[in-house]
Amino acid sequence: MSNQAVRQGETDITCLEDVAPLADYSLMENLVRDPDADPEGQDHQPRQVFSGHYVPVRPTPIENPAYAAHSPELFRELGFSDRLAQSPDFMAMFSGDLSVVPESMRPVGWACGYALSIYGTEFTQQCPFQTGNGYGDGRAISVLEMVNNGRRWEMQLKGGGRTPYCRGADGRAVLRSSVREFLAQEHMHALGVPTSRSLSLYVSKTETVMRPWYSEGSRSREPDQLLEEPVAISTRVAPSFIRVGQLELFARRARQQAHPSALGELGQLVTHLIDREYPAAIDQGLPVPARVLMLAREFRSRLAALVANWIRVGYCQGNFNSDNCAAGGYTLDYGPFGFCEAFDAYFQPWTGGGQHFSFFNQPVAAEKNFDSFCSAMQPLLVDHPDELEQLEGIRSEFPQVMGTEMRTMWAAKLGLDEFEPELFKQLVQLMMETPVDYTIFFRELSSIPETIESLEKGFYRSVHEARGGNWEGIPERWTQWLSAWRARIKAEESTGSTSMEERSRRMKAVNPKYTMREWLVVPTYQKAAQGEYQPLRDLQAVLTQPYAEQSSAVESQYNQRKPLELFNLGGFSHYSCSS
Ligand SMILES: Nc1ncnc2c1ncn2[C@@H]1O[C@H](COP(=O)(O)OP(=O)(O)OP(=O)(O)O)[C@@H](O)[C@H]1O
Ligand SMILES: [Mg+2]
Repeated sequence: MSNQAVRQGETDITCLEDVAPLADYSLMENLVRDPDADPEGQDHQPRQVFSGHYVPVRPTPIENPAYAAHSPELFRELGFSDRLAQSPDFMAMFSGDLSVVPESMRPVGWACGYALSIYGTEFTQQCPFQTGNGYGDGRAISVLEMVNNGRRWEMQLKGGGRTPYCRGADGRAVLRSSVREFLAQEHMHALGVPTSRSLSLYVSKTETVMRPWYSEGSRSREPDQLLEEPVAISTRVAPSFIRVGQLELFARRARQQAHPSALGELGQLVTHLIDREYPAAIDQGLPVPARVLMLAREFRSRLAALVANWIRVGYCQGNFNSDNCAAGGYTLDYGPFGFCEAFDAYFQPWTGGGQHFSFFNQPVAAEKNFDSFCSAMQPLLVDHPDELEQLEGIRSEFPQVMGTEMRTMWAAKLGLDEFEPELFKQLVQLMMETPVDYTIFFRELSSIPETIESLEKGFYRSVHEARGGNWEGIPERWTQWLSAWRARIKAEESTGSTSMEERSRRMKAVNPKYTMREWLVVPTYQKAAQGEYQPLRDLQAVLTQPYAEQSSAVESQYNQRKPLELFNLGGFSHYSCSS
């Protein structure tokens, strides 16, 4: 089937035989296989991997898979027919059974090692061998790279079974966490935030695992029971899954001269990263030092823009370690995340993450990851003092680049041409004190109201009062703030040409109406565990058009403040990462 035909939508890809011609295995040629690995991929015991970029691993299929959901949007982009999601061979492959693939495709996937830095500090303790050689994709297994319409995609099963990096764990993901990741990726994409994407979600009808989780109504911080949950495999898709932590692993080995090819392997990985994530921006023909500097600049721009986008849409990556920071500058690892509802600058839904990974501190966490990235580039520049100095300059300017992104983002969110620090400061204080529903507030503000009446839809007065606050004076302060904001808009209007309608339209394009509220997600995975997938698909449909007004039925069900009784509830307001 020609790519031309796919592009024009004349033909559909309806079975794996149609996918097979698009498969591309050049990764295997560009990168180095772990020389100790079993080429057949029967490599499921925790062990140290000393060198090479990837380990061939055969996924472990989940038992009796059932189709739960797929992403129609991504399927369309790939030229896949919706029917493919439920075709037996596709379903088998993406629930972990590679024995079904056509002959031209490889029945073995691959897993990669990576290192970890937390907030810029290098760690090896999380590795069972305390060396860092046993840490990496413990349950994520890539199964395919394909090129379609000139775009390249890597497909990775999450929960596909044990790999050498599994650290003794089961290599599985439960339905609950798979549903969350599945929904979040497509929601973020629809919000216009760079992200890994969701291809498909299959759940086992019979296989379960035990995970710590919250009992009904529990307000305890950590899970208070062991829950038996169905296992699932969601497949995520991105140009590559290279993380800052992965570059670090190879840089640490190069620094320590762990083996003779260590520096060479770092260079190969960087070349591969540029090829997969930055082909248009960086000419591979340039000498290594020039490429490294361009990469650092490009990644800096992407990372800063990404984090500004996160804050724009209320997203908090509660565990923004270097191993959860994609070197392509997109969002990765939807486990310890959440979307801010009642505004809190220190919002952090993951109980294992500290304030350093809280909502408004994400720009600083990004800076720490960027530092780790730059350290990982240094071994490639040891013989180039000028370039090393330039790299240091690129590194040290991260806060300025980030600051510019943030000011631009806040100005856009507030419908202003220019960022206004004083107005912003007052706003954050008021949003925090009230508190406001982050999404409802900015969406209502986007209609540029004359009074605060419509904004009140987003006020959590009962939360304010439950915290012992006095409501008196709050509405008046909002009225004052609103008039100061409107005055600013009027002032800009008098000098520019943007009409109120145009300004409102622009604001609605950056301030979504619908957000992924955890209390709306919980019932969807609970129902899915009983074999009822429609609520999940309904929520998916809503979250993949977050800027659209949608119907009044959708509005009354999904555009609501979080109910008071769900505050501080385990699994709703906070969660451990037991995924
Ligand atoms: N059930 C599991 N079996 C094996 N390894 C696991 C399991 N759960 C987590 N891990 C591994 O633990 C490490 C840290 O956990 P984290 O929650 O970041 O992983 P994850 O959600 O699997 O990751 P990601 O989305 O980043 O691939 C990862 O290297 C991951 O592969
Ligand atoms: Mg992770």
